[in-house]
Amino acid sequence: MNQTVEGRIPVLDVGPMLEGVPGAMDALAASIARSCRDTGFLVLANHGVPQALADGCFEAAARFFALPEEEKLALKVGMLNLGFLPTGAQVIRTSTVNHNTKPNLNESFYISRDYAADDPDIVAGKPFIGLNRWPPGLPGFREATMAYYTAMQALAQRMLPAFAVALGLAPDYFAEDFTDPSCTLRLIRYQPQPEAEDNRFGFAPHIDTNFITFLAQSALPGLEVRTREGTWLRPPAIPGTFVVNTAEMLGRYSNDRFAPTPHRVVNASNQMRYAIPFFFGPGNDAVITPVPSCVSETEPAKYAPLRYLDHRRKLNQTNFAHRQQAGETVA
Ligand SMILES: O=C(O)CCC(=O)C(=O)O
Ligand SMILES: [Fe+2]
Repeated sequence: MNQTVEGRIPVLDVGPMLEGVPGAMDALAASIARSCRDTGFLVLANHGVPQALADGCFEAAARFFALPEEEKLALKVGMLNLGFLPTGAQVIRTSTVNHNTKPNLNESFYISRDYAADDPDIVAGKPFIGLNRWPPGLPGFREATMAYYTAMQALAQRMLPAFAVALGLAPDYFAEDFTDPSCTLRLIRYQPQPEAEDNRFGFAPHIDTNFITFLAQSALPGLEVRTREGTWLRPPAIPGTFVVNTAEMLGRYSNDRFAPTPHRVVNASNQMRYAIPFFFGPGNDAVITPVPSCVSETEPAKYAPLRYLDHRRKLNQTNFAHRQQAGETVA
């Protein structure tokens, strides 16, 4: 693997943009545009999210996965991807870069916006929203994970104008589609995989299906990014930064100018590896349509308008083995 990522996955200081320094937005947007056209990965420094929040979330993840298996299985995901997804339940079947045949060597816990049971949208049974499934025996778990979730949603919203400007659009172009964004915090524990095995991954090559993803730096390496030439790079592992990657919906909005980049995880260490990706996506009712600045007579729209809710429904049916096993009861 090529370890020199010089320039391919740049470290961007977002402090000046967040502080509103004149010219900072345009400079940042230019850097974002460059790396989104290349690797689709970048690293954010000076983002303003206290490291204690990421640390608290990592610690919460470690405490959750250390619970006895039956306590975790009591929170197993149901029709919605909220709660515990055990090892072996996910084979990424939609990847275009690898024929994935073996389940990922990871277990996950999914958290979304923390609705109250009497929220009108919950009461009305609105599709694709649901109640988080909290472990009863873990004091502070909900607080730590939601504190991280809330801070990450705020950061993602503040980054949105930079991605719009990077596409040659007005800073508020995406605002309406993201007024009620679809956010997911996924806690992941990767078991050690000290000996390589053919086609076996902690997380098989895949693209993310949301808009952009934020990854707090894990304590252990393992994440690898596939360049357009087909080599695998490791993003700079600078403590306190976020690795950000573009995902499928940004690819669609940008008519493939910012195409999502396949990535994978192999935890070759002899310890558990933890990750806490935060997935930022448009609202369920948003209709994703290639933006005007990326469509022209010579570059016609490659995608028909797509409602995010329909995209999520389709994914749900494709990727998750637990839903394909006939007869299984879902919570
Ligand atoms: O564990 C990581 O570093 C990456 C996880 C990831 O790619 C994902 O959850 O989509
Ligand atoms: Fe991913």
